[in-house]
Amino acid sequence: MSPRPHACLTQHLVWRRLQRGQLEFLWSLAGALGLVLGHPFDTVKVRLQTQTTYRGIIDCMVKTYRHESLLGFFKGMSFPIASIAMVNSVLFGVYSNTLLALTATSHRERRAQPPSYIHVFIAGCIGGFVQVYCLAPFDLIKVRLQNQTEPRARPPGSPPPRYRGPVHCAVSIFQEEGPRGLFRGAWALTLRDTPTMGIYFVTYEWLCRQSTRDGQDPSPARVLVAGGFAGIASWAVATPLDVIKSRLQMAGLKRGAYRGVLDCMVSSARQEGLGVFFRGLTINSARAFPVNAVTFLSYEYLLRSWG
Ligand SMILES: CN(C)C(=N)NCCC[C@H](N)C(=O)O
Repeated sequence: MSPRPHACLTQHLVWRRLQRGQLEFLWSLAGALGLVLGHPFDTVKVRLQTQTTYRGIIDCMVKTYRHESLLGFFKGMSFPIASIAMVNSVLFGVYSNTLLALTATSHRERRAQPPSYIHVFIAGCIGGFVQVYCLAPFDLIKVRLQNQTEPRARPPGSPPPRYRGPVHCAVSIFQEEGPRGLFRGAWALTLRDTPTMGIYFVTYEWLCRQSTRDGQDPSPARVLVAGGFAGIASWAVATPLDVIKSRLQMAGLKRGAYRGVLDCMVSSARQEGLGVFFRGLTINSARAFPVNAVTFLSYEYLLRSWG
């Protein structure tokens, strides 16, 4: 006897739901994996931007490895891993919904009726602006932990690191610097991410459209390349404010180090020259390609699987 039609439909829906669940899980895993692989580069970048003891990328890598072993490169990684899904859902969700409000087209319809670049830019800027307030505390904790250069196995008698882990770091900042302390550097982060997320999405859209016939979805290889270059282009523009943001986040430890974004820019440039604004650019670009290639692949395939 053939199964009843509604039973078939239910089975089909359950099966689709399971497939989607698997897909979502796989892509979150891919995003987290991208972040894990990119984290050592991020640690070197943050240290180059905030500490003056390193002569360059290689010097920083060698010193970190000798003093802290491979584990030193992975300091501060747990909160970014735990928060990446939330931060990306806010960024891509606000971006996609703003585009929907501006163009009245869904993701699927957008291939046939591509939105204008100005709409993509505005939606990207709004997405970037909103995600800052989810990202700021996690980013602050990451930067503080990445800058702790004490080795895990400390010689007896040497002082312990200031923070014992991410939760201890969050609690200490809250107690010592107040609730607003958790948002230290958020203004620089807003200035960094609002325009650069516009650039991020415009670069991605432009590269996809250059390499795909009108009305067609870009192939996975094209999504990876466009996502990777969107990451590099946006980080190239974001680097000067990224340096300032990281320095302001660390400045909470030495009270009164800077009076604000402008003061940090002026005193950094006076003491270290204009090159200071490009610290970490090379290593960050190497990191940005794989991380953002995977991010856009997840975004495209999740949206397509949701139909
Ligand atoms: C220039 N900026 C700030 C960005 N393009 N941000 C979006 C990419 C974020 C990604 N998790 C990454 O860490 O590269």
